[in-house]
Amino acid sequence: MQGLRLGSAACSAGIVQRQILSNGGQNAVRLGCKNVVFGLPSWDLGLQPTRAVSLLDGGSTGGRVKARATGRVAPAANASNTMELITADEKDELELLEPDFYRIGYVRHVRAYGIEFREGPDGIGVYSAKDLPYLEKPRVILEVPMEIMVTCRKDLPWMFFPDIVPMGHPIFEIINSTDPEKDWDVRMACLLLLALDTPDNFWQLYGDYLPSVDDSSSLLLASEEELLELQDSELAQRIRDLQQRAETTWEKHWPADSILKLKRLSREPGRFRWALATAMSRSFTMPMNVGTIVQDANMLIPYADMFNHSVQPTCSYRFRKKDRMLEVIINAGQEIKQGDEMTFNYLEQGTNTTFMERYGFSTAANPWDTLRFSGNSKIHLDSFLSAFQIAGMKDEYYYNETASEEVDPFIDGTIVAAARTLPTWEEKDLPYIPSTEIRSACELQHECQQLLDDFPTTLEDDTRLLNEQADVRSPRWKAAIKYRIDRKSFIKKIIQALDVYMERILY
Ligand SMILES: C[S@@+](CC[C@H](N)C(=O)[O-])C[C@H]1O[C@@H](n2cnc3c(N)ncnc32)[C@H](O)[C@@H]1O
Repeated sequence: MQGLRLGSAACSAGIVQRQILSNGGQNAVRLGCKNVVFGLPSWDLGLQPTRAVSLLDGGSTGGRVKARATGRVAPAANASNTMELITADEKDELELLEPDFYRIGYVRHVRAYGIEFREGPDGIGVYSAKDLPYLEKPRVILEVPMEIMVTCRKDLPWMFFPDIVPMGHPIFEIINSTDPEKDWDVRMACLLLLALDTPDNFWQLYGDYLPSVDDSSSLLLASEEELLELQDSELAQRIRDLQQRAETTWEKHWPADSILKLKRLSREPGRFRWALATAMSRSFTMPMNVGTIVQDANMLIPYADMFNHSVQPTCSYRFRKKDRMLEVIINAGQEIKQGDEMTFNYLEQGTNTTFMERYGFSTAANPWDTLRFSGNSKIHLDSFLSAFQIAGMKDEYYYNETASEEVDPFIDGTIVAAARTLPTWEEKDLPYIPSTEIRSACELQHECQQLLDDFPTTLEDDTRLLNEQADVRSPRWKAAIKYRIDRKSFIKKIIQALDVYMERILY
């Protein structure tokens, strides 16, 4: 079978392109299904930026250190086999980060091969510095030593690697009071604040490259006005609850009479909220080996936290036991072009609502998006799938290209999402009746139209608004408008898909 992967055609940066995936002799257009991960542990990543203007106290209102167009990045001496040096291509539009960004990592044994960090449409991202021919094997592109991470064991007893918590420091009391099940982000926020405050800690330097409150898309930092722009009352309420939790946590643990070494970590609630937003959107969760012990840990990992998300990621990561390194690899089975964005899949099967809640972004044509239908209408699953030549199991749908002459451009992640989310029925012994199918499809279309009509603005209004105001609005506002655009586009495409289904239905 021949085919290609689909699903991220509408990836936010528009940089990840369709790529031919060789799949054990079988090729197929894969539609936002699980990645080929080569037996690596799957991880969920939380990464989100905000630069602390003053790393020593509460203020963090300024912008993060801006990228500067540079020539060759000059790391420390004898650079053989080290951070790959990158030439800024004059044709490149995205600005390279300044040399210090590389230098501070290089001296701490961070090694990057053939990649560069640039300011792109989704903040800083990681891009290939060169063409790579079709990869038969995964290829290491980044190594980050554990010594510069901030990690916390996921379960009791709390353990930190490296252990940056001094004996008797009051931050330990806060960490110790957290719920092991629910509060991993509070623990990571506390450790981040401590790392930013600890002399000689790497994060005192790296903190300059985290997004500030002004640069962050995290909805934890959103105003009420920005939350209303979501046009999703449930999501807005969940964010309000998270904001309230941040406020309550700060009030409880940072009383007015708290001692200076605690007080200066977060002089005002906004600082804690920022740390929480940063922890939520930049943390990794994965098994980590320390000595003979394997344990799940939450981790903040500099440099690796600069990879943006794609549902069709180019890269994966794992913790390398022998030298305690985070290793990022380009997945095999791809051809990489210079300038291609290197991405992770932050959350397998994440809906746009989930991404918004944790990271503050949504993606168009997300194959895992869902719609809630309330009527009784259902269409026949196999019939719908065959109309679009989709094969495989629900979690692994792929577009079966061989069934047609060429790739159907209409088929993207939304169609797969539609196949997963539309109410369907299947009974092996019961054939569908085309006229019943058509009636059900029309009813489902009607329900979709009602959902669209319930929004206070149209897709066209939103697109115009975003185009007109993007330059003067906050990242949260833009993310909120983009979210409702993605939502409405999804619903519209389902209506179209049902039209196509009715046209293609077999009599
Ligand atoms: C782990 S950070 C990645 C690095 C980040 N771009 C930066 O500038 O620091 C995650 C944040 O990057 C942005 N991001 C990542 N993937 C994205 C995507 N596919 N679309 C839009 N924004 C994305 C969001 O702001 C998210 O909270």
